[in-house]
Amino acid sequence: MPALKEADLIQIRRHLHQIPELALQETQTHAYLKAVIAQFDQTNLTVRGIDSLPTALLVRVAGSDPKRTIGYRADIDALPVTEATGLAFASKHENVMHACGHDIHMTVALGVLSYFASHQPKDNLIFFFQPAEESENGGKLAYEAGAFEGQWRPDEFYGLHDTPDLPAGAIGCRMGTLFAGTTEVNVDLIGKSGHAAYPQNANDMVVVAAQFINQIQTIISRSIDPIQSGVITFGKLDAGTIRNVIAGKARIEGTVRGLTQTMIETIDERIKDVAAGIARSYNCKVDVELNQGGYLPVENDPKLTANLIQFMQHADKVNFIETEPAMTGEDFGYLLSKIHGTMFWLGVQDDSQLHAATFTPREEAIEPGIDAITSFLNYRMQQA
Ligand SMILES: CC(=O)N[C@@H](CCC[C@H](N)C(=O)O)C(=O)O
Repeated sequence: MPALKEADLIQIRRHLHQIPELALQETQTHAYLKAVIAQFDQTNLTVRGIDSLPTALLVRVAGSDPKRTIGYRADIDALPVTEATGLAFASKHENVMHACGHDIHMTVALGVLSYFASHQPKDNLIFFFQPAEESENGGKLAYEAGAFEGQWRPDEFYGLHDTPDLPAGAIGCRMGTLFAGTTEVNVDLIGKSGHAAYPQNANDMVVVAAQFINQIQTIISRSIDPIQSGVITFGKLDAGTIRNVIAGKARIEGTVRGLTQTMIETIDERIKDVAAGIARSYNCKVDVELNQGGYLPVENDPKLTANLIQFMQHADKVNFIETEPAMTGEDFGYLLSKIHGTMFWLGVQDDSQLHAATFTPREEAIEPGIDAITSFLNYRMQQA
């Protein structure tokens, strides 16, 4: 089969958009990716999975005269968001949505792979369709499972993330840190339930949760250098059962962001301090679980990134935009801590933000994205 055409790519993207799956549950997505790849010319392809990570997919394209092995990663999981785009091809999976554009990431990767399946590359290529980017550290799990050993080890690794903040098809990148590192935070507050009319006999965890959340926000404003900055967001709060029963338990789930590992560790330590203070002040139990997993800051390799930027800036058809660091996280940060490489943005221009129920990336971004990456890889393979 020749390289995928625009109509095929749109159809693929729309199909993927309809079958979003949460981290480590991407079975339909995995089967569909495999089926699409099975239609490509198989002459130089080897396809394999990872036993301990069954929804992962790796494809190796053997080069004609390899000097190196180049990795390209696309993440495949979705988010627990109820889609509100009104699209004809909206998610068919209740309360799950490709609200971070991983359907676009997969489609772009398939486009690049289909090109190299029918135009043998000079260097070897490894395509990694990675489960569990949004949570559960799929990149780290794959690395620790030995996915990148022997002939499957890239010498350098590339990956993109889409962004609604850049024009459709534009490539954005920067030297140094592209994305923040993150820590997932779970807090269990344990007090005593009781009748709404008798607070003196209970220990109300709704009130304590409110105090905890407000005090935590002073960490960013009072404990860290404002020039460096960080973010703490609590996206989930569960407490209570009915209006007239005092809640004896509350659970808060959130995420910490910082552009350096030191910043993340500083914020994490302060969260523990505030939790200890809250426990003492309100005579309750506060259990804090902090888990960074694989969400290290995304540090772009100086040489490889300068090379990519230089190419993108001068390539005829690429609209390149130099970007600022972002507080989004990515477990590609973990892979880049093991294998040098570069992460960059693909603009998909939309008024809605990543993770919004109305996020509608522009499909016009797909073809320029594939062209930019394919041309860059061809250029890279000509270099010594
Ligand atoms: C690009 C993007 O949106 N990535 C996610 C990564 C989540 C990391 C981790 N599970 C956390 O919540 O801290 C993001 O939310 O930035």
